[in-house]
Amino acid sequence: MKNLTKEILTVIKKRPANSHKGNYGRVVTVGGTQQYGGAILMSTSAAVHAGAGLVTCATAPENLTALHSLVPEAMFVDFTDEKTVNSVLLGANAIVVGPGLGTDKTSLSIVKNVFANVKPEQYLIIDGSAITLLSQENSLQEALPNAHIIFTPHEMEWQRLSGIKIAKQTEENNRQIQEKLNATVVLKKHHTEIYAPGAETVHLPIGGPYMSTGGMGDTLTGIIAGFMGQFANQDPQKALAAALYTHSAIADELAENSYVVLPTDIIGQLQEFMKKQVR
Ligand SMILES: NC(=O)C1=CN([C@@H]2O[C@H](COP(=O)(O)OP(=O)(O)OC[C@H]3O[C@@H](n4cnc5c(N)ncnc54)[C@H](O)[C@@H]3O)[C@@H](O)[C@H]2O)[C@@H](O)CC1
Ligand SMILES: Nc1ncnc2c1ncn2[C@@H]1O[C@H](COP(=O)(O)OP(=O)(O)O)[C@@H](O)[C@H]1O
Ligand SMILES: [Mg+2]
Repeated sequence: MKNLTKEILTVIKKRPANSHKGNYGRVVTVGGTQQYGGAILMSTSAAVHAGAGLVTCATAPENLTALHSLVPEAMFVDFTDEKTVNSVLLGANAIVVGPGLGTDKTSLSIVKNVFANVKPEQYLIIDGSAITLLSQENSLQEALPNAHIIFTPHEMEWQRLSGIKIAKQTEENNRQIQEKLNATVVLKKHHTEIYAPGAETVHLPIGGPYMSTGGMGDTLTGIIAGFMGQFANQDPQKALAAALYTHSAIADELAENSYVVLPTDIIGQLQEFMKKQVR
């Protein structure tokens, strides 16, 4: 297993002067019931702060006011309005589905609709409730689209999706299921692992228990989407690894002076941290 090092941050590049928002990725984030609105707000805000050019959040209408007061840079669509959701999915480079989406009938039909509309060249980050739904629903497993799929389960979500009990989640066992899924798997835990098709397994040696607050993974999905939208054209696997490294490296820096590091603290440091890499 290969250790990620800070060298990966060279993926973050100085921006060419002659460029515009259309050059930095169109991200769509799908999730957030009324109960779990915060999850998709953090994902959306993280994508904006990580530099995504255009970000649209498809969520429950109850979250609209909170979304616009937190991050007015983001656009909004009602996640049950399939026609409008499909029109924004059409132009996306990276799509996040699942943070705070819930697992009821509405959530299931939202994921089905996303799966039916994703295109092969798009990055689809499947997280949280969407992973749980996929684990439960055969019809959803059959509908997995042809796209660049990145699953971001924590160990319990991976147990549900892969059938491998947490204690048995070895590199060999995880690799077998990842190959069956024919997708990238980011197995989140203390020292997260990345399983990508045809690549050596990568291990994230940074991050720590000061990151164990709800919303930390939701935030990661937005950073990944922002990085895929901007940097995947150099090398998608490196762009993904750089997103993971950035998330935990910011946490480590903040943890020097903080007992816990909140997901929103990480979002607040993204711009400065990324600037430091291109000086
Ligand atoms: N502010 C919000 O709106 C939040 C919404 N959330 C959303 O809530 C939904 C349910 O997700 P949850 O993850 O809370 O619930 P899950 O039921 O999927 O999993 C959580 C349980 O898994 C166990 N677990 C074992 N290994 C773990 C590991 N390495 N990392 C994390 N948990 C591990 C924990 O004991 C925990 O009780 C998702 O859609 C998620 O996005 C959560 O992210 C929490 C914050
Ligand atoms: N002890 C820890 N050491 C390193 N990273 C951690 C630790 N606890 C949590 N994290 C990181 O925080 C994130 C948690 O993701 P997740 O459980 O999906 O959160 P949520 O769904 O609440 O947003 C992952 O990136 C995980 O690696
Ligand atoms: Mg999560």
